[in-house]
Amino acid sequence: MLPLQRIIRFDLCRLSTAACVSRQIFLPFCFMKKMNASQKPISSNSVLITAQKPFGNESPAEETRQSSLGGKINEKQFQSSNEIDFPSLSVNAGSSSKGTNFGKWRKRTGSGSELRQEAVNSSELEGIASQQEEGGTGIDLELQTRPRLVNSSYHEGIVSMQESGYNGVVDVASPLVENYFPSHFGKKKVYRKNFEESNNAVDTKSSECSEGLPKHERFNICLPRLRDIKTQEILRPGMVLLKHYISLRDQIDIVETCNSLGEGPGGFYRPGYKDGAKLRLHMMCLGMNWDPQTRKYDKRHPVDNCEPPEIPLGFRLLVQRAIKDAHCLIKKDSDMVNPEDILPSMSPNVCIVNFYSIYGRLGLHQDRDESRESIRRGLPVVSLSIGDSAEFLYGDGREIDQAKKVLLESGDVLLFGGKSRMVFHGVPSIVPSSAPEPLKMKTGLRHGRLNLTFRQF
Ligand SMILES: O=C(O)CCC(=O)C(=O)O
Ligand SMILES: [Fe+2]
Repeated sequence: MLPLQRIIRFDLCRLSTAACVSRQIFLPFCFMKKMNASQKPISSNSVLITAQKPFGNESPAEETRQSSLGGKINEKQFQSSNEIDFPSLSVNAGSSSKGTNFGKWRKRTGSGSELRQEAVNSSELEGIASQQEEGGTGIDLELQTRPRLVNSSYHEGIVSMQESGYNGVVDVASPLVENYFPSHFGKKKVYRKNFEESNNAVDTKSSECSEGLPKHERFNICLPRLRDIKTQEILRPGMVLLKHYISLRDQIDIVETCNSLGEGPGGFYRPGYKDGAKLRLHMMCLGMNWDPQTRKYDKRHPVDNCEPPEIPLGFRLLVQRAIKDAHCLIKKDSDMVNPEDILPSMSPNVCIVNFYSIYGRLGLHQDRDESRESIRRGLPVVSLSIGDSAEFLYGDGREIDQAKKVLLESGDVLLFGGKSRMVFHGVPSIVPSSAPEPLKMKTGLRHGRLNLTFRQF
């Protein structure tokens, strides 16, 4: 048994308390017909909605909702069609209603030429929801409200809504909100399509009335954002980069999960090499422990002698989804090949979590301490990047000037297996202040980069 040593625990996140406080999204209140006197709201006009959303699972069917007040919200109120992610709700951020129409919803019903809009009371929501259940896809509930929020965040599917007027009011136009909604309402894209179709139907009608007039092009007031453009690239045989692959919500979950595991037994520490030099990063292992000094995998943490935490199920599911998507890309690239031959599947039982400060780096190396069988089969290393971006070098040898460089940004997934399993790789630098603002605000993640590499030993 190794003697237990005192270690200084490393917190990934700087502002744990602040992060806890900001875990709830405060949106202006506008509905909740179920509220009654015994259900004490956060404020007179506020309510907390929670949506238990299993990490990595996008299925709206698996969500349950309840109010902060303890009472269950009628599931039907929020259950939208399968194509619409929870909840079918959007903040009207463009104009201020000056608070006079709190509690009003605009209902858009029907599709095609039947499209109409009308204001409805929150008490009519149930009726609307049942229309949705009957299969209508052209229904939108749009929250009419002042464009001000108190705070906003999303944690494990928990969303709370609260009227503005509290300390620290921010505008909905803040990046926090801009970034929040599109990410968490991802499936709304499908919904939007439906609504656009409805709009187009109206347009067709109006163009009947204005025959001969030039058709105008649609104009988006929002520019497409880089992180919404999910590009995928085969860097070399067996090496695939999935850009902007991990949603903001999942990035937040990963940071928070790593932070809480990292504080516990087998958590983050600053490892050293045989010669006594310290690595320029903090490290924690999940599943099995890897010791950079011995270059061996072991059951126990070299510092506190504890067993490493298990790899969370959500992490493993994300890795498996990424492998599948890499396979689709390989198949698209060449129909003739079996993607398994290029990038074999694997089921991770080891995850090395590195946290690089902005001065962190990792020299060119090969990952070759996994079992002989794993390496022989070319089982891939799957690497997730979160936080500040990193320059990532890869090549066939140790010569830095011959290595290729790629930028790994927050949310990117890199896979290298098959013929690229033994590729030399390293991180020469971290790009300061490049992490997404909402990620930092919601988690308090330190400046720097979190990297998780999954392997099957
Ligand atoms: O941080 C990275 O992107 C690479 C990490 C790595 O190569 C390793 O942990 O073996
Ligand atoms: Fe590595």
